Amino acid sequence: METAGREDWESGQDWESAQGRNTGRSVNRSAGGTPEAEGAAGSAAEARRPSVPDPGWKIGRCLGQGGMAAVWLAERSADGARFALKMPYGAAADEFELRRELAIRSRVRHENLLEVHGLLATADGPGLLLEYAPGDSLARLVAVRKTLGEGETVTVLVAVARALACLHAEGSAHGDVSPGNVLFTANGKPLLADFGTGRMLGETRDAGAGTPGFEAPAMERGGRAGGTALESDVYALGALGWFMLTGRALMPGLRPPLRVVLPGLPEALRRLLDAALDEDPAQRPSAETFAAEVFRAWPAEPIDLLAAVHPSVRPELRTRRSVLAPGKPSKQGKPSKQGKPSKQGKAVKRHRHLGKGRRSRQVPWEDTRRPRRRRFAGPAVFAGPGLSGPGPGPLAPAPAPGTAPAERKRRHRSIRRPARRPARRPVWLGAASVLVALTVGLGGVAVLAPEALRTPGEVRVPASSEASAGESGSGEPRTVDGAADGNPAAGDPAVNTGAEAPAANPGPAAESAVSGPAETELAVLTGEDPVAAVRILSTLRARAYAEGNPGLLAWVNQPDSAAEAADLAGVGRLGRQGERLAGFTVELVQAERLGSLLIGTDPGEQVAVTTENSAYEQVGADGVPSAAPGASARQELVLELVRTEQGWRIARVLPAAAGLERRGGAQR
Ligand SMILES: Nc1ncnc2c1ncn2[C@@H]1O[C@H](COP(=O)(O)OP(=O)(O)OP(=O)(O)O)[C@@H](O)[C@H]1O
Repeated sequence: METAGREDWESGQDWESAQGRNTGRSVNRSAGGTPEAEGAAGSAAEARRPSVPDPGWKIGRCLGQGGMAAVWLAERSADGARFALKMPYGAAADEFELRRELAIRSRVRHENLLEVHGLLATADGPGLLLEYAPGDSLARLVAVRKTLGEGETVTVLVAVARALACLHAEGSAHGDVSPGNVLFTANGKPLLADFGTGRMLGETRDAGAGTPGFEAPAMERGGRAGGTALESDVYALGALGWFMLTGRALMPGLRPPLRVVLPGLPEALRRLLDAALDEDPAQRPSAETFAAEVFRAWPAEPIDLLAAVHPSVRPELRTRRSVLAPGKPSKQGKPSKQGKPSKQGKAVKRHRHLGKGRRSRQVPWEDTRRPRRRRFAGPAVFAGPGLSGPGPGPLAPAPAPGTAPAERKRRHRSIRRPARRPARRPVWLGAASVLVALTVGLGGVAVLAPEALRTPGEVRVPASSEASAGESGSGEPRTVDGAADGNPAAGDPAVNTGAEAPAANPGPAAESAVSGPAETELAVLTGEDPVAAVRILSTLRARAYAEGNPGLLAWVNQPDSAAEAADLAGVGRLGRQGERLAGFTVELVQAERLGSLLIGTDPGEQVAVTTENSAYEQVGADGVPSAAPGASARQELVLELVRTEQGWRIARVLPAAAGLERRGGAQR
């Protein structure tokens, strides 16, 4: 198999070209990229961002392109829920296909079948609204990782076989079980997708509707030859196993013995794959039997998706291990450690060690343990909506976009590790610890400036200009002089430049007493470097809290963003109460650019940060403390920045998993 090169995430160059080669069908590229897979060249070129007349929807990046359709990220503005919007290349001609896919899928539900939500009207005809699978496809994963280990292979095979068993029980076959059609959730749960080639039993099945290398021989010869569509699906399962373990799709008519190709493969797994790939369809097990036997044959392990997903997805992953540091390409031509086929002897030894009946009863994507939480006493100055928080109430951050209630619940649980794991793989532990770390991160950032925000009641979230005017015009006491809190910048004429605040979000320019960014700070904000900008944004934000001054936020947050809403709620309340967080500063301990992404339709950057906020006192205008003092705290977050005409601004704040993962990885 050819090696996938370093992806250029922005242009999509080389993005999933290897997927096309692997599967013979799918292409996957970012919006604006160049289609590279031969099979889809003509159709892929037609893909363009769909225009949705309903203003309640936003279309984001291109998630991938197949032979028939391009798939786009779609966000429902009302609740931030994310979906995948599948747009066939010839929309009108394929509407029938979409409706059929919808009809088939609405009959069957299974945790390992990708949800189909309905149709969405676009200017180019209807698109199919699908469950969004942030973990991308198995084709992509193998293209990057080269091969998967036995435990991960088992995870995928069990999931796909269970999904097929469910479909088969309902009288449907899939018809195109292939790596491009196996997608992953953020916690590594495999989802069988793409029912475009599925057929109700009894319908005539097109020969060649599947993917080369995954079609049963009978289908490749263009006839049924005694094999049913269900048996062909089972053959594809075997081919999928072969593909994951060897990194290559089967060549039609050429299947060297697995014993020779993978001498170290556990015997039980080898027998099962051979059975599924049997030339005689009658000898193949049912999908249900296959799932049960594979599950018994070898312990399932969580899928390590880190190296294969889009950078914007990395912070969401919950089964990440240090296969690669974020942002690093895979070493070309070098199989990853996890992906290495086990050596003969070692595998046998491990197998014996596991013993009968000592295997996991849990699939790795199931989270069953309660979370460990860490309390952050101080104001989480970067926290904001976009994070799932534990507590209800007006000040709890909004749920993460795109997370259904069940999904949100799972964020606060850990995944159970298998009862036994192969001794040579400490990765499962790694995955579990990352998960705990992420849970901690979520718990931490969920607490938004608790001291400042303790007053109950409805919080109105004004635009920042409105906030400034409103506060000053209200006659309520308001602190604008930051000198008392030890912040040298606040109230200092040297930094009170009177700089023009952004026109779109005017901020405090009209109020001469309110300190804005210094000229040097403005230069950084309007410069090229998002990491340098984060330092300034962090300082300005801390000053907004320290001064109880919402006007300062005009330089910090993207107008109308989730980040702005959260800050205005916090700082706005302080301002209304005539209070501030005296002595509150934020030190940026570390900042690292993760990569580019589209935020809505605007280009943006992700930056992982570690911040340390100081201890502080919540005080009124008279300087008298109005609440218990806040303690210092450290946070690890990922900031999404957009580059507006006025400079870099924060659009969204995400949990800090990326930073935690890197730290953990360095220790391993
Ligand atoms: N629900 C989804 N969430 C995230 N990415 C997706 C989703 N559906 C599809 N994709 C991405 O888009 C690619 C193409 O999608 P899909 O395979 O459905 O298109 P297709 O044209 O029907 O494919 P095929 O060539 O198999 O007929 C996938 O390989 C995957 O990378």
